[in-house]
Amino acid sequence: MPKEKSGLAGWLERKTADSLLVRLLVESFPEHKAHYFAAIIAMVFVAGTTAASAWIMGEIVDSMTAPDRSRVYLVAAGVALIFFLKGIASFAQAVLMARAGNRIVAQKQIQLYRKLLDQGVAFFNNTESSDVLLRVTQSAQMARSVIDVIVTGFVRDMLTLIGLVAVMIYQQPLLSAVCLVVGPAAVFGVQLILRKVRHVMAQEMAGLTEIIKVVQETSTGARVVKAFALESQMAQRMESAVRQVEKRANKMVRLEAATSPLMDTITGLAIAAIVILSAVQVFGQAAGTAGQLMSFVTAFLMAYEPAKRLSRMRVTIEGGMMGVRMMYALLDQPRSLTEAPDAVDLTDGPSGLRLEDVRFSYAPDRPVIDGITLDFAEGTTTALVGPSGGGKSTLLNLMLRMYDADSGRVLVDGTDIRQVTFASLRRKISYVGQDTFLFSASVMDNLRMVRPQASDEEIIEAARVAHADEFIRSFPQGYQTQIGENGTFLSGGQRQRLAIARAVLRKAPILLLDEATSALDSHSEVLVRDALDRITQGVTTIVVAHRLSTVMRADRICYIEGGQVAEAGTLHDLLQAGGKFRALYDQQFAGGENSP
Ligand SMILES: Nc1ncnc2c1ncn2[C@@H]1O[C@H](COP(=O)(O)OP(=O)(O)OP(=O)(O)O)[C@@H](O)[C@H]1O
Repeated sequence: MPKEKSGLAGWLERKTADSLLVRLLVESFPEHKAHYFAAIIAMVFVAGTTAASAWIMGEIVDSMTAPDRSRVYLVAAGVALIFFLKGIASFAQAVLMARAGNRIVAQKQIQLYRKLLDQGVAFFNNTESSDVLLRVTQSAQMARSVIDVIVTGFVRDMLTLIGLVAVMIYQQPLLSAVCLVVGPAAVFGVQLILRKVRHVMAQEMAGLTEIIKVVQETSTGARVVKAFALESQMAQRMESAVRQVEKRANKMVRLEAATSPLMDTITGLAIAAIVILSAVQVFGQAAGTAGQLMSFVTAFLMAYEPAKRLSRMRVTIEGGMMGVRMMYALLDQPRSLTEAPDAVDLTDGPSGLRLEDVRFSYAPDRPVIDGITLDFAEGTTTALVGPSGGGKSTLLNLMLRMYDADSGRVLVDGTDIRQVTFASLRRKISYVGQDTFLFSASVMDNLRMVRPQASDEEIIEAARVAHADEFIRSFPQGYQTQIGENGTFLSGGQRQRLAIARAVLRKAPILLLDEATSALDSHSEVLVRDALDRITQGVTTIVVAHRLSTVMRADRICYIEGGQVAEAGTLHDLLQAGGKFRALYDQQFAGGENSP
């Protein structure tokens, strides 16, 4: 187990945690001050009535022996009133705190999700989805629990303790002094335990992430798991992750609960001492009434719970701070792709595209695009071909501004795409990828997502153009058929035609197409081919081509290798030249229509 960092590193870590805590409170309180203010008033009542209930114990005992009966009635009424008020105050406090807390969780989750949407694809490439899931769902809850502990600790428990100690001092000043020894001893013991909690908590979170990851992979990779009989391997991974979490959770409970025997023993010893001392006092020197002693002992016993909670407060906060750290790590994540403050809107209408000495690498010192200059004239179709890993899909990503080029420019209608608004860029360019992502929604809604204002008729027309209408209508619920997670019941060709229907709806003047490498059956192939022909009419099309038919229809072919344009020209030119394209053509395309 990693040890608590000592020296400067440890100091810095603690300082960071403290400043995050301050930030959490500063961000949360002002906005919810009405709820918290009311909750704090309720807590003052809880504290006051708790102290009063300890004090009235003395009155009860003394009134029993008093000759005046009316005092008994008065005390009885007092008891009833105190407990009634305490009940009401506790209820109000719980409800108000929960409301403020729930609101904070909701707001933080929305903020976290927005932050996620702000991230470019580079962020998602480098972050595990299970980690993201945990951050959005759990960390806000943990932050809320930290606030709860602080507010209830500092207000309710602290005031209750002060009230009870006041009752103790009022009833038995001498005995109260004895109890002052107990406090510091307990706090010291708890501090020792605190050191370990943070690390155990971090490990527990790591274990939870692993559990989510295994479950997620089992679900999304179900076919691979079954096809390769990976069940026992997955079960083993899950078992080890679950065991880890179980072990950490047990350790956490052990650490937290370790404060109880410590405090119980100290309390027991203190009570024993009080009993002895008070026996001497009450019966020997008659320093106070039996009622006073009763009230004192009651206040002392009642003080135990809030004192215990207060001394464990830092331990509990330490546990929750793990979530606060995770939450702010995501919230403070800089946007990986930002819109320029003076970004302009691209004007609607036909468009051309130009790459100007573009260089790009995913990782430092490993260039993937190595100085490409290409013009894509308005309304023409360009096929990008070349060996796997040459950088073709990366070029499309740069045109879509999924990443920014390290140097050079991507221009749409002569404007650098870093200087235009994302909205207008997305309106200009539509993309049909190899992998069509479908949301858990109806077919109609999946299509409408790309143009929310489209009417049902327009959507159906787009599906017709994409040759998707026929198969959609063959489903029992037609366009209202719910597509499960990522549309697993659809065939590859059907998914592609839905993607094409989306592109039809977008009506963008530039179309980027990453042709599927997997071969479709010949009927699907014809339908997809025909649908593509329809949407590329008059549109500037750039297609990563894997089929001979696509290459043949292109106005120009660019052979991309090692991040550079090795050859470019018409099919006729390149075949004549007898270079790399010719070799690829002979090897891959000439053998058959579908072979990539
Ligand atoms: N997200 C990424 N992070 C890091 N490296 C990447 C990423 N995506 C692609 N690469 C690398 O960049 C290089 C170019 O990949 P790219 O997908 O652009 O090639 P491609 O020509 O489209 O290949 P294919 O025809 O097989 O799809 C490859 O070496 C690949 O490993």
